[in-house]
Amino acid sequence: MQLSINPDWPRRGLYAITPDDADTKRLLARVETVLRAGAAWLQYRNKHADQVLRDQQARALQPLCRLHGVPLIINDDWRLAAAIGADGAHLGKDDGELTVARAALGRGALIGASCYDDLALAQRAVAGGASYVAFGAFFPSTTKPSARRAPTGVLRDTAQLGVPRVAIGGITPDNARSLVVAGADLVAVISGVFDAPDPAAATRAYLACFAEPTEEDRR
Ligand SMILES: Cc1ncc(COP(=O)(O)OP(=O)(O)O)c(N)n1
Ligand SMILES: Cc1nc(C(=O)O)sc1CCOP(=O)(O)O
Ligand SMILES: [Mg+2]
Repeated sequence: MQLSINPDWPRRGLYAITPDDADTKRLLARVETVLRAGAAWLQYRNKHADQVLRDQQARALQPLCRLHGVPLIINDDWRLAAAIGADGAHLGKDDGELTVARAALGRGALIGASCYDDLALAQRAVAGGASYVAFGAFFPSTTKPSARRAPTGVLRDTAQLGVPRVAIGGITPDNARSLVVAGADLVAVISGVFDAPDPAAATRAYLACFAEPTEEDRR
């Protein structure tokens, strides 16, 4: 089952993922800066919040994302995505069945699947209705030091999947270009954006990594 992504949403660029921030007002201000600077997609992820705060924060992000024309994707919890009418959900290996999430969220939802370094998992995810697949971690991540590592080659080997491929894990403006050249459609970033001294400038630096490849890149 191959599903098309809403044409209003870009298929390349920076996929910003929220940091764990219990202060909703501050979180919104931080996200607004990054959306204004040109992030393409936003994932709401908060591994420390309880269900009440997650619900509040996800709902608060919704109008901000709408204003900027950016899809809001909820991490871990497709039920929360359905409850608030978010644009999609991101599911890892412990986050439930993709087919169940797809049935609940509908054909138009942007549903992503973590595939780590596993091509077969990515093929199954696409067959099960994933709108995009995510590979990583490509570099050591301060946010998730335990993340399973993936080689850059997994991006070269998955060009035929037919859905956007997202790269994640320790991505900085200095190493993002290598992943884009290898085939990443989007780079998903937490600390490189939100812990940067100037998150807007960092966002623009990631976007610059999506310029057309030069002859030098191809060599
Ligand atoms: C875009 C993107 N890719 C991968 C992940 C990781 O998902 P998961 O393995 O479920 O780990 P947690 O994020 O839940 O810690 C992601 N969230 N987003
Ligand atoms: C949430 C997450 N998932 C990963 C994976 O490899 O699946 S790496 C990761 C952390 C991403 O944060 P940062 O950009 O700060 O490294
Ligand atoms: Mg998860």
